Formats: sequence, C-alpha cells, structure tokens
Amino acid sequence: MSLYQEAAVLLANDEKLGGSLKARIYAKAGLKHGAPQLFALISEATKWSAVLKEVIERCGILDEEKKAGLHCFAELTPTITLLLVHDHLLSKGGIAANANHPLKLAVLRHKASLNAEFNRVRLNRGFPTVESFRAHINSGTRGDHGRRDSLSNDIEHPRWVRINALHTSLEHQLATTFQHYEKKELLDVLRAPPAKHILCVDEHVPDLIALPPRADLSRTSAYQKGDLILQDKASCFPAYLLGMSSADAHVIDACAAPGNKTTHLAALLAAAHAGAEEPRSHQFKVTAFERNRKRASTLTKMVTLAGAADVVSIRRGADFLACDPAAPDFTNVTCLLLDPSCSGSGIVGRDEAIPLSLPVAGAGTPPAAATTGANGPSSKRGKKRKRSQHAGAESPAVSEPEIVARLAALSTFHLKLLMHAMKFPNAKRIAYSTCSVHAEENEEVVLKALEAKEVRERGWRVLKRKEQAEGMRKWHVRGDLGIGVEALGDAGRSAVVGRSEVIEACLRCEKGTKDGTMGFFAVAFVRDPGGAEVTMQDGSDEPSDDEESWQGFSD
Ligand SMILES: C[S@@+](CC[C@H](N)C(=O)[O-])C[C@H]1O[C@@H](n2cnc3c(N)ncnc32)[C@H](O)[C@@H]1O
Repeated sequence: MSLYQEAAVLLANDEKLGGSLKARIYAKAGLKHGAPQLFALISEATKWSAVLKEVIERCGILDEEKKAGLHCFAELTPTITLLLVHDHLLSKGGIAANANHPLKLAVLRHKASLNAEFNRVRLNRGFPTVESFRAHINSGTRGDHGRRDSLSNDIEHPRWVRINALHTSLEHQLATTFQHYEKKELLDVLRAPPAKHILCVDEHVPDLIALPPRADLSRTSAYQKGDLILQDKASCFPAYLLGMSSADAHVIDACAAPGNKTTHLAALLAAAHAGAEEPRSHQFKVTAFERNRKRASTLTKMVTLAGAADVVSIRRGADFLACDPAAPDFTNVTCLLLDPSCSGSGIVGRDEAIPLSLPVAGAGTPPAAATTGANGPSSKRGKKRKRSQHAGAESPAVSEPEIVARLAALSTFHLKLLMHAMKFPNAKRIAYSTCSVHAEENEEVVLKALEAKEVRERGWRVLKRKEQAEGMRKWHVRGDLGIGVEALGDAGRSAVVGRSEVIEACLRCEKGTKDGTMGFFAVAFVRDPGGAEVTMQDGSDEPSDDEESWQGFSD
C-alpha cells in the first residue's frame, strides 16, 4: 500500500473511530508508514485542500483519467488525487513513490497544467511567491484557505501521566522509569519533541507529571503494569477536589467508565487511610456505577490493572438515577463524584475535525476554457461549484437551535444527577465535573441546584475556594458566572447568595493554552454540619425532562 493509499484509508475512518485525527493515527497499530509522516501529509494536504480542489478541478484530472480508462483510475479517488497533487506541488521531495508507480504517472501526466493552474490561483489571490502563499496558508486565516487549528500552533497538548499511588510513588517513578529525564518548566515540555527526556512535576495535582506531546510510554513496564495512568490534568481535579480524609469510608463514582477518576478516588482514599493496620478493603470502598455494560467491561479492566479491584465495587449496567439513596448499602456514603456524559466540547481534538475540501469529477472548467478570472466564474460554473462543495467531505454543520436544544437536554440531565446525589443521607461532599466548555452544562447547573429550595434546606452549598485542597485553591482559571447568571430569571438570580464566592468556587480549564489542559469544569458541593437531614421525597423535586434525547455524549 502506498503512502497515499494508507493516508486515504486513515482519512476515510471507515471504522468510525473517535478522537482527533492525530490521536487515531498515533494509536493505530500495524501502520505501513510512520505515523509522523502520515500525519504530516494529511494535515498539510488538508490545510491546502480548498486551493488544491480548485486546481485539480480546473485541470480536469479526474475526468481525463476516467476517460482514458486507465486501470489505475479506480484507485485515483478524489482523496488520493488531492494527496498526490499536494506532494507534487508543495512537498520538497515531490510524490513519494517509484518513478513508474501508476498513480504517480497518472498525476504527472498533468504536470504542466497543474503547475500553471496552481500559479494562476496563487497570483489571483495576490501572492507573488509560493513562500508568501505558504505563509498565508500556515497562518490559518479563515476563509477558503483552511483554518487555524492546533496543527499549526507550536504548542501541543502534553502527555499527562498520573502516577498510580496504589502501586508506586512519584519518587520511585522519578528514580526508575524517568531516571534519565530532566525536570523542566511546563512550557519547555509543551514545545519538546515526543522523544525528548524532559518532564514537569505538576504544581497543582499531586502525583502528576507532564511529558512532551505524544510521548510514547506504551513500551515501558511501568505503563504496562498500571503504575502510570494517562490522564489529563483537568480530569484529576474532581477526585482531588473532594479532599477526602480517613473519615471517608464509602465513596460513589456515579458515572464511572472508563475509570480514570474511579482509580484516582481509590488512590486518594488509600493515601487518606495510610497507616491503618487492617487491610485496605476493610477501611474504604468505592462503588462505581456504569450504565453502559460494554463500557463497564473497560472499567473492570482499568480498575484491575490499576490494582484497585479489592476496593472498587462495580455496578455494571446500573443507572445511578435508579438507585435508592436511602438503601442500607449507601448509609456510609460520604462523598460522590459526578462526571456525567456531556457535550465533550472541551475535549482536545473534538473540534479538530479538519474541513477537507475534495475535488469532484466534472466540476471544473478545463484550463484552455478558463478565461473567466478566478473571482469571476460564469454562472454555469458557479452552479457546478456549489454542487461540488455540497458533495465535499465537510461534515454537516449542526444548526444553532439544535445545539441550544442539546445543551438544554444535557443541562437538565446533569441537574437531575446532582439533585439525586444530594439525597444521600450522609453525603458531605459532591464533586461535579464535565469536559464541556458550555456554561449551560457547568455554572448554570450549579446555580440551578443552589437555587432549589430542597438543596438549601439540606444544607448544600459550594465548597469555597479558600476551603479547597491547596492545588485547587491555587488554580487560576475560575468559574464564568456571568454567562450562567444571564440564563436565570430574577427569582433565580436573587436566590443565589454570594455570587462571587460561587464564581471563585468553580474551576475551569481551557484547552489550547500554555496550561496544557483540555477544556474542563469542576466544582465541589459541601454540606455544612448541621444541615438538615435529607427527607426522601417522591422525586417531584427532580427535573422532569429526560436526557435520552441527546446522542452526542462525551464518552
Ligand atoms: C464522561 S464519562 C465518565 C468518564 C469517567 N469519569 C472517567 O474519568 O474515566 C460518562 C460515563 O457515565 C456513564 N453514564 C451516563 N449516565 C449514567 C447514569 N445515569 N448512570 C450510570 N452511568 C451513567 C456513561 O455511560 C459514561 O460511561
């Protein structure tokens, strides 16, 4: 399989794998060509795709090769043509294939017109040299040239690694797995190539280190044994925010799979109970709810690998909302962690779905007839171009009303979970988090919960910044209450006492910044001693809408 065929298969993503293009390529086993080479080709060709589409269509390559009936035509798909033409026009080494490779020959037959059309497009757009055109494309200016995304930034997402305190310690890992690594600032780590042996010990979350983007630990025995857990910094906030102590013997993870936060809870509880003589399974436990049975299997594997199977009890296929908080099983539950399915808008890579413009056969004007200026196509050609754009590979946009409706459904679902968690009779703390950047799923849920009469009656409030664990107190990006308050009515607004404290209590993480985190939101609720005992009601205090209408969950 040629480089171009393999790149086209990755772009097609027929297996419908999730995650960013980059993550998919680097995670793919058995690639014939190197992941960096494939990723560079795809990302570069994508940046140029709007330009290349125009060039290819005007040259009529797809039509000509089809007419010629060459045996390789079937393989000369729009995607492969785009990739080949990219390398012919823009890669230093040209097309990376043998001189007599049929696909290379098919494209090179059009060498003269490709070069001429490319120069025409460049000049029409006002770029005197290829270099100035390249600089413009790389700058990611929006419009038909592509867009800025993390591919062209010099900052990438670091590889965050949580040291699994159930198995090992930070000191031990620094002295063994990372003995040849130099300690550096986070910014140095963010900009380093994957194989560089530098790391940054995180200043906010204990037992967390950052390695250079795409650092590969998969072959280290520490990773294979479950001593190291790949977990984004932001995702470590909720369990840490709970501030558990030896008084906490039973904790619930309400939405657990794949289990990063479950094993983090177990590790923090083990640290809180350290020194006790009896086996840890007699000291504390985590009950992990996971509604999706398939994902519960992943959870089981993660928990076992992390060495937490003795203290984590998995409720496979169980809906947290269906459990009875008053059941004897839950009498000793003091803390709950809610990390529900959400829009996932904070996930790195989620918005990197690269708009790829593909050429279409029959869409272009042959070069000889291309007498209209680049900015002045005939109406007939204009119609064809419209069709070709429609047939292109860009994903269909989701309309604004759809987004609003989805966020409203998620917000209702999140509030329902939160209100359910607040009914556990002896619960003292609840951490609520999402990997969403939308206030509807974050601050607004917090505010709505706080304004509910029964929540206040039960004594729930936010855990103030000054009460938070040291690292969380130090974290600089706080809540965005301004957006949330807008959505509330007058009654809601006046019901929120101490707005600035609520803002300060919420933690936000932004993606694509030098903090190196994903987009995330976390907050903790606490119940003051003396807050009223929970009176179980008939559920009438719960929001009535169901969350099932939302299909685009983060998980
Ligand atoms: C965002 S993921 C959780 C990620 C997890 N906390 C971690 O850090 O690895 C949300 C999970 O909650 C599960 N879930 C959603 N609603 C649930 C419910 N009502 N009861 C139990 N699990 C639920 C989903 O199936 C999904 O696996």
